[in-house]
Amino acid sequence: MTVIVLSGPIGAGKSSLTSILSDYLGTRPFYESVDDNPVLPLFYADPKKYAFLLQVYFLNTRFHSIKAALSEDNNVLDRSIYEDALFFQMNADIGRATSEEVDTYYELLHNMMGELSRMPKKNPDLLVHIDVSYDTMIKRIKKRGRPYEQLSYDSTLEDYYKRLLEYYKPWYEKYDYSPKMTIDGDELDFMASEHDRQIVLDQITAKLKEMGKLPEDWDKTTDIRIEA
Ligand SMILES: Nc1ncnc2c1ncn2[C@@H]1O[C@H](COP(=O)(O)OP(=O)(O)O)[C@@H](O)[C@H]1O
Ligand SMILES: Nc1nc2c(ncn2[C@H]2C[C@H](O)[C@@H](COP(=O)(O)O)O2)c(=O)[nH]1
Repeated sequence: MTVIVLSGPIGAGKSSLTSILSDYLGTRPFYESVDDNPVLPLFYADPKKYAFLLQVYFLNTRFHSIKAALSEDNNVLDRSIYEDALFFQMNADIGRATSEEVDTYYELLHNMMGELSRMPKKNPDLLVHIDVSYDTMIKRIKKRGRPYEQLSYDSTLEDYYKRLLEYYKPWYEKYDYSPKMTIDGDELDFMASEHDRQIVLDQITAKLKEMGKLPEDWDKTTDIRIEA
């Protein structure tokens, strides 16, 4: 039984890989609240006003998801609570949160992490990070087509996305809640290429086998077709 958390910048392919991986392993996926998130469009329209509210919204949903996932112990999560502070700190660093909001946020996060540390299963089994360049990130954001995420929507988004990417390297290096691995999201087109999809799945299953989370002879031969 495994809990796998995915991480990576906006448009890296987390939701897509969550779907592929949960199908492949026969586990339950948890997706981020995006299309049903009432605060997200408000945030993009007025980031300074809504950065704190959006973060509390995401933190709350991520807390619910990770608690359920750790209890069920058979899940894949498309971004998790472990990545939450990366976003908020980045927004706070560019002046989108007051010092009171920052203090309140970290106190809330600390309380939530404390609660997780008292659960029978405390941590995920594996973090799968999807690494992408700025160009790939923008290409995927365009392909997905959410209006408020497009560079044409707000001239400051280019800087916002570039800055966000810079926060990922130190975050990944510091992450120590579970074993971790990286997928090359620039090179491996796991949406359009079945060959690349199999490479990604092989890399993840090899890691799970190495960790003793899958039997050495585990082999899934199901044909997986995902709509891009
Ligand atoms: N490896 C990939 N190769 C090509 N297109 C991809 C890849 N991963 C995702 N996409 C496409 O990019 C867009 C964003 O993917 P998504 O899974 O929503 O990313 P995330 O959840 O990380 O924001 C979608 O249109 C998806 O079909
Ligand atoms: N300010 C924050 N924005 C966030 C956070 N998590 C996600 N998001 C935004 C980024 C995208 O516009 C959208 C969906 O993210 P994907 O990476 O799934 O495409 O939501 C956050 O914690 N803070």
